[in-house]
Amino acid sequence: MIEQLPYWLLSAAVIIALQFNRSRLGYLALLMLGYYAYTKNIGFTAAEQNTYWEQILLGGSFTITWFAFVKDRGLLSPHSIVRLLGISLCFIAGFLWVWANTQYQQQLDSYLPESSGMTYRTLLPLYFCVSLVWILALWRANLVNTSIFITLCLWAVHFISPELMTLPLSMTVLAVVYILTVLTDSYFLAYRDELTGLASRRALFNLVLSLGRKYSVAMLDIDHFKKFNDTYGHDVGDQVLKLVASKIGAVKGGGKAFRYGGEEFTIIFSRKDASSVLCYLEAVREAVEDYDIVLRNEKRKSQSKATRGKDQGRNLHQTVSVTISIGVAEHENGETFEQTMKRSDLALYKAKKKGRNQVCM
Ligand SMILES: Nc1nc2c(ncn2[C@@H]2O[C@H](COP(=O)(O)OP(=O)(O)OP(=O)(O)O)[C@@H](O)[C@H]2O)c(=O)[nH]1
Repeated sequence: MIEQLPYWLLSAAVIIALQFNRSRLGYLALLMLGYYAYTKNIGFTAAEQNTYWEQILLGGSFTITWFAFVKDRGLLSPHSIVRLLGISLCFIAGFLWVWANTQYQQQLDSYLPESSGMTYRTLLPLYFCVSLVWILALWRANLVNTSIFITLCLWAVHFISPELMTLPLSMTVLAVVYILTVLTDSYFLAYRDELTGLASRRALFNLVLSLGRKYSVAMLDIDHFKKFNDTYGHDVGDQVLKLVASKIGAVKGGGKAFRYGGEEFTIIFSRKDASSVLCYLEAVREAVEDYDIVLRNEKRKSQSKATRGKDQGRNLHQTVSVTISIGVAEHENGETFEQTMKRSDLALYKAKKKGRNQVCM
């Protein structure tokens, strides 16, 4: 059964990746499926295996590394021609590398320790690829980059130490990794707010379905944010929104924070009445008020070294601060979630009216 599993799982991975527009994983699943089908059905003769394993290992490694750096495009789009061309070039590069090394074997051997001649010529570009993809996976940490790194590692292990993991097992693992990556990634895309990383409004209304009778809803809004945007610009506004969201997301007392929209946030306290959550909301308000936000100087990036020097000490670490107003209401019998929310919105309005930077019930 384990021999058949990769066919089903890798095909499923291709279809799911296609459905969710994750073309890089789709291509990798397709390549792995092709390699697996060829190895199992037609098979390499022992002579072929001995002759070409280095070329296939390197061609595959170059392809996987290249996929770590390109963008996701439609699997069936004009870009697929570039992708197919790229894959062919990667394999040609693998063949050329081994060919050139064979041609200059003698010269290379005089530079390299004797025992490492064959291994060295294959392992050098392989180590380079693994390091490159590893750095990328750390630098731009996301599920797709991690999956690509896992693919490269399993691909290398399959050729270098095949006894560590059988081919059907590594293909099954890869297919599961691809499917989980695409599904988890899409879940986050749908239920996480991209800018702040908080759960989105859609996630809020999902949670509402599982709320009992006793809960409190808090609405939070950044004060005078329009003026802030007008003074510092929308990009700085985004930075601030992100940092304020991190304080709101750290709410204690079992509160779950959501970005409701724009500069408005919601916190749900399940099984708690409004008076018992006031202290947690007050703590969030204080945390935002006391937060001296250091602005990244976007201009600095584009400045020359000379101009940067002149600007030293001036305007590089500009700090700003904002405040938030909070309204809270608890659920009452016979009320819908929307009605409770409406009352917490009225409490927020009250907090704004009373001079902002406070919590009202
Ligand atoms: N930078 C940035 N600004 C946003 C975002 N979403 C909403 N805003 C801005 O937030 C501001 C909200 O302004 P208003 O609703 O008038 O309220 P306010 O200026 O915060 O005033 P009060 O709420 O009365 O204290 C608008 O200028 C929106 O453009 C966002 O994602 N990024």
